[in-house]
Amino acid sequence: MTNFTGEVRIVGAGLLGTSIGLALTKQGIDVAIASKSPKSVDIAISYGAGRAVREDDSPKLIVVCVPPQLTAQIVAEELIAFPDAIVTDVASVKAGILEELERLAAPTDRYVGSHPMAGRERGGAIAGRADLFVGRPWVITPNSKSSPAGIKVVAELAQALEASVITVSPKDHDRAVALVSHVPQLVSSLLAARLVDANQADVNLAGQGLRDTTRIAASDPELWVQILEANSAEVKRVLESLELDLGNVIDALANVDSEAGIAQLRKALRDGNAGVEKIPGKHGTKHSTYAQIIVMIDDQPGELARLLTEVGEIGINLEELKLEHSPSAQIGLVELYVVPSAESALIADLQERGWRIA
Ligand SMILES: NC(=O)c1ccc[n+]([C@@H]2O[C@H](COP(=O)([O-])OP(=O)(O)OC[C@H]3O[C@@H](n4cnc5c(N)ncnc54)[C@H](O)[C@@H]3O)[C@@H](O)[C@H]2O)c1
Ligand SMILES: O=C(O)C(=O)C[C@]1(C(=O)O)C=C[C@@H](O)C=C1
Repeated sequence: MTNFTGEVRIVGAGLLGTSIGLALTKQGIDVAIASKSPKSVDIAISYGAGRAVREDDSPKLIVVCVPPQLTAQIVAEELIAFPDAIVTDVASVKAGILEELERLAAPTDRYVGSHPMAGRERGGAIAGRADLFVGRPWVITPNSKSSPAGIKVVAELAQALEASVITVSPKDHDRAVALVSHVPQLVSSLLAARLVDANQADVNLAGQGLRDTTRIAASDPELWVQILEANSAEVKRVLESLELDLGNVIDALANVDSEAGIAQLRKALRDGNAGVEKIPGKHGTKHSTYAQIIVMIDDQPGELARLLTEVGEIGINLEELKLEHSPSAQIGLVELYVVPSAESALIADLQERGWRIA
């Protein structure tokens, strides 16, 4: 939490705008929400994400949360309409928006681009969540004219939402997110697209692997076309490397009777192990730092709450929690993550209390 104060205006009452509004309102901050769609404003307000705009609004900070293609135009309009406000946006691409603002001769000293690396595969006010940004990176991309005061306010916004601030240039941002966000979206979509013509009976065999690798394939195509268009050169570069890797794996599969073929396959899988180890987990630590304990719970009301209460009674801090639900088995799998030194004590205590550990 920070000492963020002052009035905030949010433009765009979709997933991002509503989530930011919910988190700020919860902290007692005055949030006014504007959007093209009055219906989404109504939903956002009834969720508790803020209030309707007023004639005498005088925001300290404006957060533009509209689709990427509209972002520069709306940022420019807001800079003019509110000459004392700092304006930021949350669009998933940054360099092109700044270029457009410069073309429009907008007062970019009061503009500080940003991009929370948090989202969902569902858009709209209805998908908003107050905790969306907790523990996530929030990238701030100041331009050469951004005022230090503006950069500070945007950093305070991110901190108030419990995100961790990373500051980079708009160009470096676009290069990085091509690798860590835009290509992952395409790979997930392309993989899921393989299922379209598959037999339903084959798809019914899917385990957790397919679900893990295709969650974001459900994302909004209209939003992603705009993101990919705005970052096409960087995304193409990463995809070309991936194409080479795919070619090598295809060659290896054609040569599994040779040692070289097997070595090539092994290398691809080991490189994957090395890559996944580089992804930071909670508090910037590696996810493999935590021990995982899987508890099987009956699929009935109150079971999860009872388990968490008992973990609390045992006195061990949970670092992360995931829930897997098996539709056919009337059972839920709860993944508890704890520091390794607490693993055996927690397993023993839970078993003593009658919990089944997988
Ligand atoms: N979805 C994600 O996971 C995610 C994550 C990080 C950043 N972003 C970025 O956040 C921005 C918003 O994405 P979202 O997922 O919230 O989309 P969304 O579709 O849920 O919401 C967009 C909102 O903008 C409103 N809008 C459209 N045109 C407008 C206009 N001219 N004036 C005012 N409001 C207008 C729409 O009514 C809608 O409420 C995008 O730029 C996106 O790149 C998205
Ligand atoms: O987790 C998701 O569903 C996301 O959409 C998140 C994600 C990402 O790639 O991490 C996607 C695009 C946004 O620009 C930022 C975050």
